This record gives sequence, structure tokens and C-alpha cells, in this order.
Amino acid sequence: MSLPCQPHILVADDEASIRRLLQTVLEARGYRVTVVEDGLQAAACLEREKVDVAILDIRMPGENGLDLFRRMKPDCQETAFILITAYGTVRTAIEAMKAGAFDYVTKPFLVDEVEVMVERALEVGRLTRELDRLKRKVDGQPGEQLIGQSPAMQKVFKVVGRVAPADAAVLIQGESGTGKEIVAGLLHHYSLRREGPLIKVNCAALPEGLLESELFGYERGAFTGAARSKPGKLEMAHMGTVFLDEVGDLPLSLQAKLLRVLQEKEIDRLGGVRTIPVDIRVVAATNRNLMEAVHSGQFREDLFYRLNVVNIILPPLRDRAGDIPLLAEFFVQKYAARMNKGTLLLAPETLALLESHHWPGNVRELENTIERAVILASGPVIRPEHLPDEFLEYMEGREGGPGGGRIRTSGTGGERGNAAAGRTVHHTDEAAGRAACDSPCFREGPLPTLRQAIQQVERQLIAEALRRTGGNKSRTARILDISRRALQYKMEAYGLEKCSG
Ligand SMILES: Nc1ncnc2c1ncn2[C@@H]1O[C@H](COP(=O)(O)OP(=O)(O)OP(=O)(O)O)[C@@H](O)[C@H]1O
Repeated sequence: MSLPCQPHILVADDEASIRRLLQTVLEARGYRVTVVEDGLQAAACLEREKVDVAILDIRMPGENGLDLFRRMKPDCQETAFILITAYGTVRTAIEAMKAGAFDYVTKPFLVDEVEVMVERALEVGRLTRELDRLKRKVDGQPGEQLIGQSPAMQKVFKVVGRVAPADAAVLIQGESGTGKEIVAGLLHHYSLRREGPLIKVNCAALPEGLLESELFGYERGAFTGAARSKPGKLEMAHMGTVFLDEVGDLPLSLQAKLLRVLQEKEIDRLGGVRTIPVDIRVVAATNRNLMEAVHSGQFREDLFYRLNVVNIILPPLRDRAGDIPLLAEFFVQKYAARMNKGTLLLAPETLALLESHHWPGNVRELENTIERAVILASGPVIRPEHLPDEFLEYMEGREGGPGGGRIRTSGTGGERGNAAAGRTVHHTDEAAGRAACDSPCFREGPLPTLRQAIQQVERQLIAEALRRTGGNKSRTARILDISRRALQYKMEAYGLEKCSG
């Protein structure tokens, strides 16, 4: 019986005494040893099973060790080949070394010599795998932070924290750009599999045939062009997590194959004869309504329930506008730092425009908008003109007509400081309207826009509060129920610095 981590050694030699000797010594070290007496049997073993170290005699009936090594090497990247050679054929062994053999030993040899060689080969194999794992880990780091203080996002954080270590399959649903990939990264990062790989597959990015070989891998000759074997992404995710993005686009035939992998915990490569055991956690994401796809027969119900053990729904950005100031601030800092722009601030009117936008592309669109604005801003403040034209057209549209009412009045920057402090105060249109009616300054002359009116009120209110506190900013901020930082920001924007003590 083989243990899961027991190294597998193949010994191929036509001399029975050498086979017996190596088998005894290597088994005593705890390795699983397969002994064969010719090249054909050795090839069959290498094709059938995963071999960590193959010790091949160069002179063997069937296929000689050197030809066999050369033929099998491309498909057995994880196998270390040690060649046994008679004294007179050392030159051939050196050629084999050049072709990538791990080492060679000349007959007659000391058994200790081979033991040490095998041990070293296994060690190198372990280190190479470790290096690969680390490389994949770096690639798979969450890297990005998940920002959000809206109740909906707070709920997401809690579920992620609770579910990450549980090893259950998770289905993340949400529109494009809502952060599904970040959540998948966090689920892996905070799981017990964090030392293992996080492998991502976009199920919508490839045509069916390519996706199949990408997911399940293939053996050499499985199809035209398969010059060598390749493990699939599911196999590469062994001991880690596989993130199936856009899983709703997985063709029905591949849904059946995926279901089998999840149920049986083993994979058949295309054109392969052996099954490969895998231990993976699946995190899937979709921007489609998978339940509807189940009802319309486009998605297998059994697979849906396998993937949907835990469900995380990321709400669209327009439904959690309270997150916009925080996200905008985060991206300003991110890109300002990346572009060496020093401290950059969002003008209140810029923030107002961001808050009133519909964001069909969700956080990705917001991030791109801010990145562009940071590039365009020449001074320390990001102004409306640094936003794409559609934002400015929107602003101009407001001046002349009924479209003007579309702008959300929380967008004067008032929510910004409160959002950062964990409180959200919404100035409603109604409240702003009342302020405007009560104020004599709106009784005559052309009417200001709603936002201009709110800014006027806000400026007056801050000036008055500063007057009453004798310019004490901390007290003023407390009275107005905004953060000190938000107050400072508004005072600068409204030119009220001179009002503070
Ligand atoms: N809450 C968030 N905090 C910070 N950044 C975020 C957040 N949500 C999304 N992003 C950023 O927005 C971009 C899009 O996020 P992500 O790729 O995770 O979205 P997605 O839902 O997987 O999109 P798609 O369905 O198109 O693949 C990324 O650059 C990501 O860093």
C-alpha cells in the first residue's frame, strides 16, 4: 500500500541482483519501490504512475535506458532520472546529463552512493515544488484590499471571515467589477489552504475545447498539437483553491466533468489512462443569475448545489453609495502614491459627481475614473474637469433643466468625513429645499442650482459654528457631527481657514 506522501522510486535493470539490492535498501528508507527488468516495462510504469526518481540502466532489453529517458523526459517533468552505466559507457551518461538527467552512477557502484543520490533527487524535487508553490502564492496573493463600510459590505466581511477557514465551496455573485475576485483571494488567504496555490480560471475566456484542456489537462498525443503532457488548472490547484470565474459560462459538457471531479476528488487528463487524486477547494463566481440558468436548463442543478454551499452576494456600487467616498479616497491615495504625486485631495464637487454617478461598471469603473483623474490633476486637488466628459455633461445638463434634480444632495462632501468616521448623514433634497426656502438669499434673482444652494448653506453653517466655538475645530466638528478631518477639508474648500483660532 502506498502512503500519500511516500516517494515512488522506479528501478529498471536487467540484472536481478541489482534490482533486489536496490529494492531492499530503498524500501528500508521508506520509499515505495517498483522494480522492472526492461525498458518497455519501465516506460509503462512512467506512463501509468507518478514516479519521483527513475533509476534506469542504460543497457536494457526492450528500450535502452538512454533512449527511454530522452523519450519520457518531456512528459515526466517531475521525475528525476538517474542512469546506471557500465564503466565503458560513461561518455553516453555524460550526454544524458546534458539532456537533463539528474545524475548517473557507474557499475559496480556502492549502494550508499545510490541512496545519497536518490535522497538528493527527492530533496531537489521538494525544493523545486516549494519554489513553484511560493511563486504561485505570490501570484495568488489577495494583494488588493476590500474596502467598504456600508452595512452590505460589513456583512460580506463577516461571512468571508467565518467561511474562509471552513473549506466549504463558495459561490460569489455580483455584477462585473464588484470585487468578486478580491473576495476569492481573501477566502483563500484566510483559509487553512493558504500555503497551497490559488489557481484562477476564467470560464468565459476560452472556447469549449481549450477550456476543457485548460481545466483538466492532457496527456501527450491526446489531440493534434499535444506534443507533451500538461496538468490542468484543477490539478495544479491540488492542496489549494481553484477560483472559477464566470462559472455560469461553463458549457454543459464541462459542467458534468467538473461535477465528477468534485464528487470523486480525482481527475482524468484528456487522453489519459490513469486518474489523478486531487484535494481542492472550489470558489466560483458569476455575474449571472445561476438559479435562473438552472431553471432554463443552462446550468446543472446538481453542480449549482455543489458550488453554492455558501453564497456571498456583492451588491452593485450604486446600492452602497456610502462606500464611494471611502473607495474614492483609497484609490486617490493608491494612484497618487504610484505616480509620485504627493498628497492629492478630491474637491467636494468632484466627490459629489462621483457619488451621483450610476456606476454601471461598479468599483472597477470608479477605480479607472480615479486613476485617470490622478493622471490629469496637475495641482493638489482633483476637480470635476479631471473626470471624464460624461460627468461634466451631466453637470452642464443640470444647469439648464429638469435633469438637474438627479444629483444626490449628499454629494457636497458632507458624507465624506462621516463615512470615514463610520457615520452617514444624508442631506435630503427635501431638507435642502427647506433651507433654501427659509433663506432670504434665495428670494430674489436667479436661482442657484441645488448643489450651489447646499454649498452656500453648508459654508454659512460652518462659518457660524466656527464663530460660536471661537474657531475651535474639534468642537466645531463635534457640533456639526463630522470628522475633524472633514471639517478641515471643507474649511479649505470654502476658504474658511481664517475663521479658526
Ligand atoms: N471593495 C473593494 N475595495 C477595493 N477595491 C475593489 C473593491 N471592489 C473591487 N475593487 C477593485 O475593482 C476592480 C475589479 O474588481 P474584481 O476584479 O474583483 O471584480 P469582479 O467582480 O471579479 O469583476 P468581473 O466579474 O468583471 O471579473 C479591481 O481592481 C479591484 O481591486
